[in-house]
Amino acid sequence: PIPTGRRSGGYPPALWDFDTIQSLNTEYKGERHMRREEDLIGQVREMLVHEVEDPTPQLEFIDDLHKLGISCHFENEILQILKSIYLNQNYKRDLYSTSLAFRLLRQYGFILPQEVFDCFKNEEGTDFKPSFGRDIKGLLQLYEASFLSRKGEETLQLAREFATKILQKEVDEREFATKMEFPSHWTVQMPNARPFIDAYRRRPDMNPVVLELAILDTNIVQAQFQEELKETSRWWESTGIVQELPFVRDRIVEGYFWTIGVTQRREHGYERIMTAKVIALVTCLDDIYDVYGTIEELQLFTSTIQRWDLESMKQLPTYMQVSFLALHNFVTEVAYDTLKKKGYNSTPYLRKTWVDLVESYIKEATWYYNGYKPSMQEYLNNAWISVGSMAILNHLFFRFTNERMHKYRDMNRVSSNIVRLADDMGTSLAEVERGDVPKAIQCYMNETNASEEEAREYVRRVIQEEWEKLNTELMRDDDDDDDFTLSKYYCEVVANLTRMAQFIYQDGSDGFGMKDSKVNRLLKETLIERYE
Ligand SMILES: CC1(C)[C@@H]2CC[C@@]1(C)NC2
Ligand SMILES: [Mg+2]
Ligand SMILES: [Mg+2]
Ligand SMILES: [Mg+2]
Repeated sequence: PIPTGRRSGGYPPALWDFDTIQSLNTEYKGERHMRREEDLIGQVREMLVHEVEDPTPQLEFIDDLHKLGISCHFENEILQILKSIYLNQNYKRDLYSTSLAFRLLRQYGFILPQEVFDCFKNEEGTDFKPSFGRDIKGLLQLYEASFLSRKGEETLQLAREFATKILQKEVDEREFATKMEFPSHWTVQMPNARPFIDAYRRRPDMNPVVLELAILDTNIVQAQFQEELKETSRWWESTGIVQELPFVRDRIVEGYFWTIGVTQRREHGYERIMTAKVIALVTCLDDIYDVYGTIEELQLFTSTIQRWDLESMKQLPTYMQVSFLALHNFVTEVAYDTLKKKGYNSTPYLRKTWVDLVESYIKEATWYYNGYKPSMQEYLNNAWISVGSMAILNHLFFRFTNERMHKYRDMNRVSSNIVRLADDMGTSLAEVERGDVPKAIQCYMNETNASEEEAREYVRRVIQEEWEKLNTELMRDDDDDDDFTLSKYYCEVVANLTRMAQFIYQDGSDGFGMKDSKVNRLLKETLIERYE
């Protein structure tokens, strides 16, 4: 189908206009709140480090602090506790405690071997003993622990199958809970904190000091996020993109929301604002290539960006001049800040990131223009770039590490595969309906004659396999390569970007779409509304 004339993405206007964003306010900036928070942190720290012979309650406490969104205040204490459990191997040997210890230790970088589960298997080692099928509490933790598997860890594969089979039967028979819980290893921390606080406050074992700290902290951190969102919104307004390119998605709040899951450490405000700008520019370019540009204009635009020179701009229509100049200014600004902070010039790498992105866009636009239907693999070989996650990761890379980039090549690609697949699971029906290159689900259906549900099932399986590759990369520690160190902050960001994509596109919601989805409700709770 050759697009004739201009199309529009049919995107609804922004939910929050500039003045609404700038008027956001909260009382939680006051000094007295900070003092109260420090006092509560001190009390909770006492509880946490209190020596106990059985570490299981400590592990459960650490898990709660993480899900409440306040573990960042106790990072050193948590690492000390987990290190001591790792060295002393003094966790209890029941299925529940072993699974809980296994998951938390691996999540914090203490790689417990999968053999710790051998004592729960039958003599031949071919499966878990059926008797453990009655220990639902232990099975739930075993299910969670199985998502920390690396490539080739068969026992963990067995654990996932064993636990899933029995738990699924429980769900079907007893109709309790909804579908299988989303594994906590795939769950992003910050955007999920408030729902967890809601659940925690109703628990019989709820600790009132911990609850007060969690509520105060979520309100205090919201005040910080609001200031960062206002700065991002002033930048977005100053680019004039919304005026000059009315067909582009005006979603600066949603774009900023992504960043509180990706770069969640309180001190990384600059990185959140920078990432929100990357997301806004990626989305703007995506709409130019997907919706508005004619193929001739897109070819001109692509070559201007490849040359990255302001001279060749005059050949472009105005809307493309505006977006190129906004992009050029942004890259210059970030490169300048990084030069000042880290002492080296990242410009060539950042430029290449944007060139790679638009080259992946022009490829999709050409496929669409020619009505070409790529195979799943051919599509994905291009679409891990066109989803835009590499634009985010490459800008953050220079903020968090001095390492050589090639060490992260594999984890970057695996993370981007998952971001792309999650994005397509959420948005491709609307995109294909509006007119766009066939996405992962459609490619698989074209290639195999599968139904849409079978294609979705296949994509879910690929995401699971990709996570195993991601775990393998994140837990790598090449002993023979002495200068092999991975940047902890950068690895966190790669894992959290992956989790945030699965969060935004969960239940097939279309992320940026303005449906009153669970995601938009959580966005309002986390960024806009005070927590009572
Ligand atoms: C990279 C992004 C976060 C940006 C918004 C959604 C996403 C996945 N595609 C563009
Ligand atoms: Mg698009
Ligand atoms: Mg696109
Ligand atoms: Mg999409």
